Amino acid sequence: MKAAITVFPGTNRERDMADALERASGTRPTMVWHGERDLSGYDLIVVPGGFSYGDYLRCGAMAGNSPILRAVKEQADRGVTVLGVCNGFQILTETGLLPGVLLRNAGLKFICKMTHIRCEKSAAPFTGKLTQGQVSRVAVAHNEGNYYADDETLDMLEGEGRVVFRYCDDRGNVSDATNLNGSQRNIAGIVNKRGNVLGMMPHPENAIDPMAGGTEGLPIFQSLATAILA
Ligand SMILES: NC(=O)CC[C@H](N)C(=O)O
Repeated sequence: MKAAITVFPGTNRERDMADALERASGTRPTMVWHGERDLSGYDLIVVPGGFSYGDYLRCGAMAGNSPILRAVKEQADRGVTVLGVCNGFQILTETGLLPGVLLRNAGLKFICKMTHIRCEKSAAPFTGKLTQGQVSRVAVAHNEGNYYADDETLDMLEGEGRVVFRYCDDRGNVSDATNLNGSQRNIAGIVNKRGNVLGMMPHPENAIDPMAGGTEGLPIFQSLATAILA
């Protein structure tokens, strides 16, 4: 699996992401600096979390217009697998690769805590190793994680099976009480129409080690390794 991880000034999860991918696939990904214009030759591109360009203007807004994102878009359009986590999800919505936006958390506070997400769809390349309804314990750490899209878009996402993760409790129940940031319909992760671009707010890369955060994030990386190495 040849994976690239994009790095902007202010990115802070790129090493965690590299560890997660290496643990699942056995291969160390390549870090690619934000001025790069060519991402050909990779079969997975990951846009990790952090505070790209200091979150100026709006989270992900500047990164969404950076040279490397044009290259990400080009590869996504060719069918290359793209994963965006947290700030990466924000960036992918800013480029238009994914619909909707991430607004400030409903409580207007930065949220850093463990939470649970339910897998709504078991499908390659991202969730092939998860079962539908499987609950994973993962961390969130964001200020703008409140997923918003208009009703028509939300209905389309639901109808096309593109809502991949929802915030839930430890038994998989989804309710207002488990909606930690105000996201429409408890949405924590979605895919594009073609199914090769996924954005999610929680951090599976920080749940890959029993000594730190558990291992319930690992199946996502194992899914990618299996789908892409196969
Ligand atoms: N951990 C992250 O990627 C945070 C994303 C963004 N800076 C926010 O606070 O919402």
